[in-house]
Amino acid sequence: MSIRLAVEPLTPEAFRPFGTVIAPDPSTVRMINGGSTTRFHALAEAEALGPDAKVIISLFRGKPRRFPYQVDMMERHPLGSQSFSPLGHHPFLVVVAEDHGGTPATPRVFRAEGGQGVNYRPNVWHHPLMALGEETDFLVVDRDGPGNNLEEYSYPALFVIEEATP
Ligand SMILES: NC(=O)N[C@@H](O)C(=O)O
Ligand code: NI
Repeated sequence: MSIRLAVEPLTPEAFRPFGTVIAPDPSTVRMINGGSTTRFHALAEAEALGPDAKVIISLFRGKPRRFPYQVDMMERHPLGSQSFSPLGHHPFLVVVAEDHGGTPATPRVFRAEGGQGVNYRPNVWHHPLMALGEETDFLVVDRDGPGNNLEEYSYPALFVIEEATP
């Protein structure tokens, strides 16, 4: 028997326990380059912890997930943050969970609209990238360096996302 997960809209307030929503926030605007460019300054902070750690920038090409989708595992990166920003206005799903004594609680599912990205703080439980509808490229800023930066957990119960419209 699977437990059905609701899909919530992604808002900065709802996502605050997990990290930051990366989106054009008017309160961060700095006009630069003689007024030809609008800078949305310091929307999130990339963190790379530990000796010889560095922040890197990658592209992820995510294949769309099919639904109903079973969320049977989560992961986290204890040594660094991880951000996902879709190139082009594509929606995607963000699945995160609070930590309960070293394991993830029931997942929460957020739908990121086109123009929204997310930055997971270090050690935040999340499901690997979930593109919606079509293959989507994402700009990913996270950590590289020595040490184990990946912890995974398999849920004993099965959670299901019934559907998510692209
Ligand atoms: N493995 C990898 O780099 N990606 C995952 O961490 C992810 O969150 O998609
Ligand atoms: Ni990850």
